[in-house]
Amino acid sequence: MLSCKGVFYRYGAKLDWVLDDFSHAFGPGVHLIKGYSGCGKSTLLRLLGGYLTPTKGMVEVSGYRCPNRKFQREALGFVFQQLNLLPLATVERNLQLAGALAGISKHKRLENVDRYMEELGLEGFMKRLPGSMSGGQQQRATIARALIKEPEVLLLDEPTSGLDDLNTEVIIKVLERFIREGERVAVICTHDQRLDKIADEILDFNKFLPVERHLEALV
Ligand SMILES: Nc1ncnc2c1ncn2[C@@H]1O[C@H](COP(=O)(O)OP(=O)(O)OP(=O)(O)O)[C@@H](O)[C@H]1O
Repeated sequence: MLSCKGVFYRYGAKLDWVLDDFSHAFGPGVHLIKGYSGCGKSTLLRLLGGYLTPTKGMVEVSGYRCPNRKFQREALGFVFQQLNLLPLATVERNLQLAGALAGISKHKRLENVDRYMEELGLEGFMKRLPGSMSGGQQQRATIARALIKEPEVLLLDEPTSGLDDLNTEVIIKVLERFIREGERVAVICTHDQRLDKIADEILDFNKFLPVERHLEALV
């Protein structure tokens, strides 16, 4: 459904390759990307989401070459490490806007806001501004926002880092149900072993690194 074909990526012509001829197919299910800090996990996620364009090679989603704006708008949910909730909008408004941008009908938006706020244990937080919520609550709200459009592909960057077991368990349950109910794809960059139990695949990203970057990682 989502695949990388011979992808090379570097951030500048004089910089080292972050990805060097990376090929992989991500089918329905949960894929965890693991590897040392700086090995390129977030870069891979941005390439999969079409927020970066491969220097060489290509990323495809359901047969379409990325980046593809329609796919990003309608079928992609992305949770960045920096949560990026709009600070001056209530949580409910943040979710509504995400649904409206994806072209979801008003009726479905209302239904989904209720559903995902409840699933993530945030029923009482609809009218709150993100800044008035704890880190764990904001993290759950960001995931609710990504789910509102019920995307085919969900990309999450460290969705549970720094969270206690209770917050993490809520997120794991919701993600697992969401992915399994619709033959969807989730690619999750994480160091968190608590997510291993819902993984269909754990990809050790270190092994795809160019040799010189392996050496860099050791020093
Ligand atoms: N905007 C950028 N410009 C130049 N280099 C960058 C940029 N973003 C990342 N890099 C470099 O690319 C490499 C991969 O970074 P990336 O953020 O993908 O790693 P990561 O595995 O996600 O790390 P972490 O686990 O710490 O989040 C690193 O060497 C990083 O310094």
